[in-house]
Amino acid sequence: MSAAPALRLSGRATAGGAPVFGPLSLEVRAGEWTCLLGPSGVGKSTILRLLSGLGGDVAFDGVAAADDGAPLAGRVALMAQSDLLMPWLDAVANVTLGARLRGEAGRRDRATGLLGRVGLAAHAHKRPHALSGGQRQRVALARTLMEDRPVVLLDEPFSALDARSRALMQDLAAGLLGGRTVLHVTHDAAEAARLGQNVLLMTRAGITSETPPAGPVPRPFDAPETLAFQGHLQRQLMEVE
Ligand SMILES: Nc1ncnc2c1ncn2[C@@H]1O[C@H](COP(=O)(O)OP(=O)(O)OP(=O)(O)O)[C@@H](O)[C@H]1O
Repeated sequence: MSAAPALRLSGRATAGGAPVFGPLSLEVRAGEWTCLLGPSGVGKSTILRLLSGLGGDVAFDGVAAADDGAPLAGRVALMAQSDLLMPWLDAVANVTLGARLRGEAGRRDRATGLLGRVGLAAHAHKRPHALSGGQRQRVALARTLMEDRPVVLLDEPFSALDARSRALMQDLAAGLLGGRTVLHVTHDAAEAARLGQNVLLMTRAGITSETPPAGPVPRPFDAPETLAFQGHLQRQLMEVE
């Protein structure tokens, strides 16, 4: 994996002539986990799409780039809210799909190893319908790791999970993605309070940076400082329209 760059996005986006977000400006620190927290509809997913080069029919007037001057293309992995697994492929084949589409051979051993790291060694040959929601998210995480990109964009990847599975997935992802530049979109103050080395609060008024407690992530979900920060973030969310 190449060095993890910082990311910068500034500008405004519109779709069909209507504003999606901005003007705003945000910076994502190199090699750290940044949560982008905000209510529904403020444009968080659009920011991820622009950074991953999938802007589609959104018109963007601004800059979305890595700060090292090299193109972002080929350096970004996106993990979406829905696991997007192919139902006719088993877990290993889902994890190797990107590599196979790029014509890279011989990646099964690495995929099997990654499935082991996410706790699915015994499930490598099951298709998605035979896996639980949490297990499917683990396959999606293994697929994201298989891409081995220095920049990882997470779009509410754990929101469909029950509270226990979500906490376990948060721990797993934080451990496995450490050292990469991670931008994690969430609308869950508790999730941002656990995971964010940096927390950016996005509202229609723009983006503000919130200072998390010192110390490593993931933070214990029941530590007083985690709960106090969660409460602070939730208060900010309650005060926006
Ligand atoms: N291609 C598009 N065409 C039209 N409208 C769009 C397009 N992309 C985004 N929008 C609109 O822009 C707004 C922001 O969308 P976006 O999905 O980025 O928000 P979000 O903050 O991620 O919301 P959520 O948390 O609900 O996913 C929404 O009102 C959405 O309908």
